[in-house]
Amino acid sequence: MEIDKAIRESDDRWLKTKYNKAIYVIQRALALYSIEEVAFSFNGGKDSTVLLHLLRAGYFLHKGGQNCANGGPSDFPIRTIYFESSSAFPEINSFTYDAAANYGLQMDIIRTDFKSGLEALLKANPIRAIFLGVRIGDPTVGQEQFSPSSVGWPPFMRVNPILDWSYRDVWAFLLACKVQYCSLYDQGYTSIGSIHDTVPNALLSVSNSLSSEEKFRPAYLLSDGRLERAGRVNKFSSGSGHSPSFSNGLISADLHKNSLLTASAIAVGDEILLGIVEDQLGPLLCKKLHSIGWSMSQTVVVRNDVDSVAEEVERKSSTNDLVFIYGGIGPLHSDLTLAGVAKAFGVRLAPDEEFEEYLRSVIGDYCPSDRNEMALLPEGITELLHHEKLAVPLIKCKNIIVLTATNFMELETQWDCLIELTRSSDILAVMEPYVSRLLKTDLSDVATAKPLSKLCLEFPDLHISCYRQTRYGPLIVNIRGRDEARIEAAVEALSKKLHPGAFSEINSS
Ligand SMILES: Cc1cc2nc3c(=O)[nH]c(=O)nc-3n(C[C@H](O)[C@H](O)[C@H](O)COP(=O)(O)O)c2cc1C
Ligand SMILES: Nc1ncnc2c1ncn2[C@@H]1O[C@H](COP(=O)(O)OP(=O)(O)OP(=O)(O)O)[C@@H](O)[C@H]1O
Ligand SMILES: [Mg+2]
Repeated sequence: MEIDKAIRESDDRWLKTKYNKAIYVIQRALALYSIEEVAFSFNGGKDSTVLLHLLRAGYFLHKGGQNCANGGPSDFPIRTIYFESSSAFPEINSFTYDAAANYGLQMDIIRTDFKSGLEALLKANPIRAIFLGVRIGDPTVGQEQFSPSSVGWPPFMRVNPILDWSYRDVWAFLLACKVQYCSLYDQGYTSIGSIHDTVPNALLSVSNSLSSEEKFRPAYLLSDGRLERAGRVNKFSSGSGHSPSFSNGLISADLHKNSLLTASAIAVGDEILLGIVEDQLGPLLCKKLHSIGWSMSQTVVVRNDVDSVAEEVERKSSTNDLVFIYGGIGPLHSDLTLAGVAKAFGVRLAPDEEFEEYLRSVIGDYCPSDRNEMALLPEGITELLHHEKLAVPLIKCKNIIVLTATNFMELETQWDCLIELTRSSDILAVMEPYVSRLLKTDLSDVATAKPLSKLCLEFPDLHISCYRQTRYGPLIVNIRGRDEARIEAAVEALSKKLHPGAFSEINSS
């Protein structure tokens, strides 16, 4: 069965765990209910597409791989219900019907609202359980893997096999299984409602000053899954009434200035992992990138080992706009960073005459072997970034910037040079900076948890994070975004959710 095989062959251990747990839930449901008593709620969205393939695999495994089920296109006897609406995207409709044809789904198309549709369906059929692609973080909070339907709804069990899946897990699964998904996800849509309330996620917008046409990166490149609903329009917005008002404030003309560029940093050094030295550059890079409107998605430390570096570079370069790497640069036995970068892109290290010239000006003609090991650079993908303040240029390989800095001061210099170089080329786009508001409260986490999670849903365009400096001290909430008016609105909304004065402002440095 191709889905089960793809996951078993994948080296993503995290995905395997999630898959096994979801298959367990499906198998328990299929053991509890007969096949006539279950149904699958399918709407062509990414979460329900994941569920479709999990159910195909789960049913196949439930049957123990018997002859009657070989996981092929005609082996899906679970009744499938689709609530079709005239306000659905045509792409969603056509994907749903294509999937139904490809996998032999027995579709019940319902054209009424959810509740009355389910009432009629349950009257006419022995259905007792319905599989849904609901995940934690969806607006329908408070569900478990097996949750009875709510009071006022017809009685059935809601079965949610992917409840604990993250946005990342969803995409890891769809990409690992190489299954088709609705084309809208390749056009920047990250969560799909109706044509009236969904636009591409502005955080995936690609700025292009030469063209007036807005372009978006695919949904799987959204690095912060918490922002998957940032393309949803606020149904309850009190706008003027004649133009759509977006819950996230990302109105089309403002999309460029809000586009999200992400970077990661890779520190290479056994001594950091041994606890002998601290990585100073990662935190400083976070500050620097934040100050020019970028988001830092991760900082990681890897060993001085070609495969460790190559693996991390490969992973980070495909999911970030830029990756900074430092440590492990030079002629020593442990200086393997450039070899790792070369391996990640499948090229060899080759002598670079221009770079060798620069090195000679710094270290003289002294070279113990017949070639200068330090002048070996990844072949065909390297660009040297010259600046008069730098004795040796910085190295850029595709979207990887290799920094030779080893401390604060050296990084300050290299950063300033990069920013200056950016004025003449587009190495590091300087974006509108983020604005942060810091609030503190003495209320307990229990008292603040629900209002804060509601606030996150209401302001998906803002980044709302919390931390404390001591376990029993005040809770600090950081509301970060580009639009000061939106941040102000969030601060006001938060104070309304709790009693006045519950939060006080602290000056951010
Ligand atoms: C098969 C199915 C079962 C549902 N069961 C419930 C339920 O038991 N209780 C409930 O409040 N909503 C239920 N819903 C509604 C959803 O939780 C949720 O309100 C809906 O997906 C949001 O859609 P909307 O954005 O169009 O309002 C169900 C929806 C479907 C498709
Ligand atoms: N119109 C519908 N018909 C049938 N099932 C639906 C419908 N709308 C929602 N559902 C069920 O509710 C689940 C959750 O919907 P939700 O919109 O959060 O996820 P999705 O549509 O699968 O993916 P996305 O978040 O990308 O829109 C779906 O996976 C599906 O099981
Ligand atoms: Mg949806």
